[in-house]
Amino acid sequence: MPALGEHEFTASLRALESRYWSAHPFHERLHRGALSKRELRLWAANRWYYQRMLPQKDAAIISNCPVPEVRRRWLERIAYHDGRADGEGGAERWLRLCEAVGLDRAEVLDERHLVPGVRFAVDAYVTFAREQPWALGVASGLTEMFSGALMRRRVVDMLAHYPWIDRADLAYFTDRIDAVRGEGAEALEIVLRHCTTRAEQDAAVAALAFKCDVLWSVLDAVERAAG
Ligand SMILES: O=C(O)c1cc(C(=O)O)c2c(n1)C(=O)C(=O)c1cc(C(=O)O)[nH]c1-2
Repeated sequence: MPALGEHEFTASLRALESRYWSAHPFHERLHRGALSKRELRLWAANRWYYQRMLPQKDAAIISNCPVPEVRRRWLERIAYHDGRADGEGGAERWLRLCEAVGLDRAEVLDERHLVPGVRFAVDAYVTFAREQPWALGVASGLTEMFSGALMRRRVVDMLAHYPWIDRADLAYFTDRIDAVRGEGAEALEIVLRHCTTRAEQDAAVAALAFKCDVLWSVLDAVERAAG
């Protein structure tokens, strides 16, 4: 099979947006203001596990990658989530959101609310990054191409529907919206440059489909625990 042109390859990646978790019924309820406080707490506490594993996922990609330029760029992601010091960074901003929905830090950090399906799905994502070629690890993160619009909508909808949450509590999302715009484009550029044969391109599309399934499964598990 001949390799796809850049335009076609990008279109096959973007076509996976239909499988993105923006359409999941639990997210639809979150955005409609239909979640109870208990459900919001369950969502925030479980998503914590995703947030806290992202740096390990990114470190796995770096450890598999022989290209200095890619490693240098990818390192920024770890620093973004971990921050430069205690009390800073994306993980910290997620904890702030957890507190705003009524969780205390201890119960988030000890993961007592974490449900097995979320752990399985997130661990599968990290394992994928550890075991697959590094460029496929990068491709699996391309859900970020779809997340900017969703996060913008999330800020508006959460402020409208959950009056006890204020804008500062949503710093995780407001800060992330700008970062994701840059990172989504950067990751796409890396994938286009390094997945050049048809087999590599097909594997990249499959990696992104896998990631959509990871995220979907996370919300399935949260929804089931909430129900
Ligand atoms: O709020 C969201 O809907 C959403 C989605 C995603 C995503 O699509 O994976 C990420 C994020 N947020 C996010 O904040 C984030 O840092 C992030 C990193 C990654 C990744 O796979 O490396 N995805 C996402």
